[in-house]
Amino acid sequence: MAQDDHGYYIKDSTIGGQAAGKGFFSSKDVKSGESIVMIRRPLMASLESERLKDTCANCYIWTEGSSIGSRLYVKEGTTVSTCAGCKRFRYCSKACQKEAWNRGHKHECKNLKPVADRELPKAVLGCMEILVRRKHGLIDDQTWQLLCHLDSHIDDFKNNGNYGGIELMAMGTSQFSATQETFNKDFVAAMYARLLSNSMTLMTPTFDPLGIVIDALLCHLNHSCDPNTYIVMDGPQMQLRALKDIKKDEELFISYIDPTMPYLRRQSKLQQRWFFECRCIKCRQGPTLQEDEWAIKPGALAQQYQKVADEEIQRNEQEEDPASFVGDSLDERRVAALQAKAFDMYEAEQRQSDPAEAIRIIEDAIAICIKSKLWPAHRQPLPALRDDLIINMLAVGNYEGAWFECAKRHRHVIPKLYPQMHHPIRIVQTWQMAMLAQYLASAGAVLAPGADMALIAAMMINTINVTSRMSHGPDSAFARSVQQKFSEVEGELLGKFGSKDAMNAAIQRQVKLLAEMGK
Ligand SMILES: C[S@@+](CC[C@H](N)C(=O)[O-])C[C@H]1O[C@@H](n2cnc3c(N)ncnc32)[C@H](O)[C@@H]1O
Repeated sequence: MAQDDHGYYIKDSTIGGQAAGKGFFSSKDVKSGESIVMIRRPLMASLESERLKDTCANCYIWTEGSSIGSRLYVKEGTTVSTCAGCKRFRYCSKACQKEAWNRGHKHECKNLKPVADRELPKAVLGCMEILVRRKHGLIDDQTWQLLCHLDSHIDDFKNNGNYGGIELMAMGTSQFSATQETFNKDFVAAMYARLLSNSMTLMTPTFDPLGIVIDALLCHLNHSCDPNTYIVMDGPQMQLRALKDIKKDEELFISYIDPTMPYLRRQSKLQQRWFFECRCIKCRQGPTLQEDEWAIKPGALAQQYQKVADEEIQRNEQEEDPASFVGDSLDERRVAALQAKAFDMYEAEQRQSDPAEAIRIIEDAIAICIKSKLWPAHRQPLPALRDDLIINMLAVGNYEGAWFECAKRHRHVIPKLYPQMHHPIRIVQTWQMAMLAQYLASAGAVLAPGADMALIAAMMINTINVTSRMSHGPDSAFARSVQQKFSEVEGELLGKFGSKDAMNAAIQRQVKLLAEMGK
């Protein structure tokens, strides 16, 4: 595609000296925190089965999120009602229902009616939507060509044994969408496979996963484990924003995965889901960076943990996890075994629907990381386990416990993993912490001598009041919520302290206390 005036252009990309298909390039210098591309609505987004029950299928407003106050950007009292025809999709307003109807639902609603009781995977529903809309002339030729240019990875799926499942799903997709006469079965299987290997996660502005999304343009962004951009969503709107300063003609990269994971784990995930060996600037340096640091040398592992590791090695005698490989010596194999165990437990707690049970597994996994003394606070899966511990503690109402974990994360993890002040994850985690502090203040909780939770909340909201405009965009629902909260909190504190100087001095006195709480 030729250079255009949109701030980006698409052309052939070379990563680590080798061709990587097409990529996205910046057509001008961009400052960190600026918006590069804004898409009002992606080509297709499809909600998880669980989220179909509580999320608008047009504007993706999630009405039931769990974390305290983190969804203030959703208007109070928002609910969703079911489509009377298909009884599957729900909408938050007549306007949303009408928009979805005209976008294509009118061509699939009656076909979905007979299978109203059947759970259909999000990729099947998404693929149906694409086929139905194309059949009825609701996807233009240029978008269709861009979409069809994306690799379907059919041969990779044949090699990994998953093609049979894809054919089966594609059969259902054809049948339920009544498009058999327009698209043959191989085409539908390829389209289904294309969705599996190119879709991104549909998310709330605070990065709660809702489903999958595919946009013919944004799906041409290549991956880097050290990305210079990220995508932030605001309902159906997707924005590509700069994480770093970018020079004209530089390639734009997002991260398809969590880039804070160790090298081999990143490689394994990218290989499994996207079928490529990552040659990004970080991966070209192998396991030598912060993500692969241990707090002690493998040989310094305490005897008690050598024993735990040896039991693990014996248990998995035939199949040591290649994504956890550290080295061939016995000391390194022990460390690798503990790492594999910690990741297995992380995956197990993520599958848990009971928060109390999830907390039990997480605490055991964190104990391995901390008591073995191997893990620095920023090495995965320790930060990911802590994130989940916070969510689950909030779910069972252990707000004080959640607070202390947030304080540790704030002190030891966020500055290391998300160094940019406007890093969207840093902003969202700070916002969640501020909302928790506000809640604890309203409950009169005393968490440390001299600690004033209302002032701590104010400090955090103040910090992100400017940076959230960079992370999410000044007009985003999220930045507007932060701004509104900031005005409320500032108004209250000014009333209490009489002047801005007195208020700021009081807030400053809390900084040290907050750091102490996160020790
Ligand atoms: C979603 S597509 C991105 C667009 C793709 N370049 C194209 O032209 O269709 C993902 C594919 O791009 C290539 N790719 C993306 N990031 C890469 C990276 N860091 N290293 C090597 N190949 C990469 C791989 O072939 C991968 O399967």
